[in-house]
Amino acid sequence: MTAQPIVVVDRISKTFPSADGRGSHRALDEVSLTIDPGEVLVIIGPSGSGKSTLLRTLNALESFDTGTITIDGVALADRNTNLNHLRAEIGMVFQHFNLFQHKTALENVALPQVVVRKRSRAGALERARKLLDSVGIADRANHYPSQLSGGQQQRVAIARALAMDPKIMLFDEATSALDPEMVGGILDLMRKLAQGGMTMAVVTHEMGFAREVADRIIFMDQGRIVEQGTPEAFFSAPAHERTRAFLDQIL
Ligand SMILES: Nc1ncnc2c1ncn2[C@@H]1O[C@H](COP(=O)(O)OP(=O)(O)OP(=O)(O)O)[C@@H](O)[C@H]1O
Repeated sequence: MTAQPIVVVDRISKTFPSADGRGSHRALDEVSLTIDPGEVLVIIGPSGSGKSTLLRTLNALESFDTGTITIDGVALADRNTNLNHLRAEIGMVFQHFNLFQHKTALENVALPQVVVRKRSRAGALERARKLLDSVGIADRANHYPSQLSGGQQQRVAIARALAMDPKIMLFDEATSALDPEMVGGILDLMRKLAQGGMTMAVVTHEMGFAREVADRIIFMDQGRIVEQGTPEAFFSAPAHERTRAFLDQIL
């Protein structure tokens, strides 16, 4: 028996008003995809192609106009009554960390567990300590975000998302804002999560990571999925001219 996909996106479209307010811009144009349990999906494409918008629709940070998204068998439209719960199930890691500045690393990881998952404070703190250890910053538990490097802050953000026991982790350019020497460590952490069986959707410009870690690569352009395939097929024999042009530019 094949497992049910965790995510089913069926022909979603999303239009934003254009900057001058006169027209509109179609950020997502009839996008469909599925993500299976344990699968690592890497989404690549030029700037403005709709990658972030697609990721953000998955945990309802962005609405969409038409189509449906089903997470673990339940349509997003039927889940909207409990957005906090949805966002706990779908962990998201952003380019700019989004930590609570006035809370320590430990509190950043513990508090959402208390508020959203209704865990005891003692239980949440214990789990937070373990997670900070597993992402390699146990010794920074009592530091505030402003006292941490970008790479350390991103580790806290990843631990915070993992603390909610998510069904899937979304990474939106998680290494783009980091100093170059921090990038490898975060990619290693993401690789470790993937190897541990975490279901992941990753928007990244790191082609080495895409090649090594992805089960499947999706290439987007102008709000559409232009092509998708295994990393081997995608990098060695891209089928579409637009994919070839993109890869020529960046590789
Ligand atoms: N809140 C918004 N309001 C208006 N337009 C938006 C908004 N968010 C995204 N867009 C537009 O939708 C399109 C897709 O944007 P999106 O951020 O999803 O692209 P992207 O592929 O993630 O790009 P990048 O790699 O540069 O982050 C772009 O043209 C963008 O300007």
